[in-house]
Amino acid sequence: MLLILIAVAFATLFFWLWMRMKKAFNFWEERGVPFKKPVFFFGNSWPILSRKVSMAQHHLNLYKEFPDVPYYGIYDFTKPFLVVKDIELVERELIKDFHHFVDHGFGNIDENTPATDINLFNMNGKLWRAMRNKFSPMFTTGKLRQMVPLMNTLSNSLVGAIEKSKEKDIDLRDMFQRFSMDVIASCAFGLNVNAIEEEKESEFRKMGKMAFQTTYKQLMRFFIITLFPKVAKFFRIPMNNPIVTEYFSKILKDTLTYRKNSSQTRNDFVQLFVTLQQKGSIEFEGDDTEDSYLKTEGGEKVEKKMESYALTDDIMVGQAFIFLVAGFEGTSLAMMWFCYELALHPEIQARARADVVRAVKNRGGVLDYDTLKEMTYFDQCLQEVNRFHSFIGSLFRICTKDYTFPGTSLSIKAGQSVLIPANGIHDDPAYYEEPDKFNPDRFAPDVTRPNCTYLPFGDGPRVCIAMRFALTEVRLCVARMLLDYTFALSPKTKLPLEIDTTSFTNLPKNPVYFTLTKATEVDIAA
Ligand code: HEM
Repeated sequence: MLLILIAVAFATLFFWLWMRMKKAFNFWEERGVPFKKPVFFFGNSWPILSRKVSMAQHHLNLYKEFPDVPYYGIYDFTKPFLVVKDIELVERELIKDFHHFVDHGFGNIDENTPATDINLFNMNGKLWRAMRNKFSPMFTTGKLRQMVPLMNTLSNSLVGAIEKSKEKDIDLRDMFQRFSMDVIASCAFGLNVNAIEEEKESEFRKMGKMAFQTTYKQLMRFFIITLFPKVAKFFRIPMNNPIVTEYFSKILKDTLTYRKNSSQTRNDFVQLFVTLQQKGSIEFEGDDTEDSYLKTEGGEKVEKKMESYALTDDIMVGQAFIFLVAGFEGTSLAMMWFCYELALHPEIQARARADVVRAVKNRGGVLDYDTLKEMTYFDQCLQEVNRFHSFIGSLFRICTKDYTFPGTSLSIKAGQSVLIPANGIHDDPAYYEEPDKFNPDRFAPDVTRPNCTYLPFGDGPRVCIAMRFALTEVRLCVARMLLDYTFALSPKTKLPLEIDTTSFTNLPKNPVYFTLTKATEVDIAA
């Protein structure tokens, strides 16, 4: 009898679950939105969960399945996501009607949130607006110029370490990770971690790498936070790996305290955090047009209204943490993909080198911020690298106020998750002829393209706050390498490259080995 009762209870539970899912999976059909047929429980997320494809590839495949529609619906488990692919609607969402789409949708910050999760990327609404305005002046051209000598010294150390290395086949991703770790540690923390020189991987670097690893545990955390925010809140599930966050929290808090109590000053973010805490704001000096992307949110007016938000140590730790994590992985990957494409295309490499050499000669042998600005073709190559190998495949937004997409019959309610398939747009022949071809000329100064078709750093008020910092770092490092070396892929590199399906980002699965040869007078004159 008991067995029968248990069986009936299970059958009832299963039936109830089935009906709930059936109802949930009717969401897009009821709204007349074309959608990808979901499978029971997993919705459309099985290819990611089963690690058949990376998250970026999964969204690219979906984009191609819906060639002629302005938007389509998908299900992440039972949660419906609207994918907006029409670029005029994307522009509405990211820029023109941004006030309907302010948040990324990665959880709510409250008193129980660990310090490292209280960062700009996770912040919502008014808190985000206030903090974005506070932190934006950290990334102006003026501040960047002060950090370039530090980056330059480290790029010299990188070349020194390559010179010393006895390896014939160089894993440039590893070298660039070391470089990026040193840059961000010095710029964000004022720390000299010396990753370039270390023989055995330090704890600092191990933890930095761990922050980006998508173990199953991390994947589950991410799914629970985005799909069941209330459950995540109840169980206090943190966004980031607690081992990593605890490690960096301690270092960051100690560094901040030390700097506050010492008379030492440096041109780094820690100093700017201290100034921010002591004075309440940092000056937005100068009027460089390149800084306009940092001023999109009403600037001082918004800041004055938001003075009530305290700039606590936790908020500082949270920002330093996101700067470290984002700074380390994104930039080193862009450097690696840059060298990879140059190695595959020797004629493009020769043109890029010629551009770097010409700019350095014009500036009397100096490689600094202004020299980088003179490298037009080299910069076109970097733009193409970021189109071709976007670090983040999709942008995420939450509809924060009910919205009707202009020119369509589609209305969505506040709370609706929306995804912008950046990779799909970058790979769409409607915007990029022969998208599978690496072609820096598509970014020549006289070529125009519609708004919101180039999104490696996002766009609108929520665009990557450190876009120019990251670009400067990548340019400086690769230009420095081009002055000394020609790159080729080593026979040890297995082609075609396999992409790591366990990562949120666009990573090669295996090391990519290069052979570097000293650039000769002929290479340099080419
Ligand atoms: C090549 C390197 C990088 C790439 C490709 C990249 C890309 C991105 C993208 C796509 C976003 C989301 C934008 C959106 O939702 O519209 C973002 C946000 C962000 N990035 Fe970056 N990033 C890079 C480097 C960095 C660095 C070096 C830092 C810090 C020093 C940084 C800090 C941030 C922060 C704090 C946000 C959140 C901004 C906000 O929500 O207001 N990123 N980044």
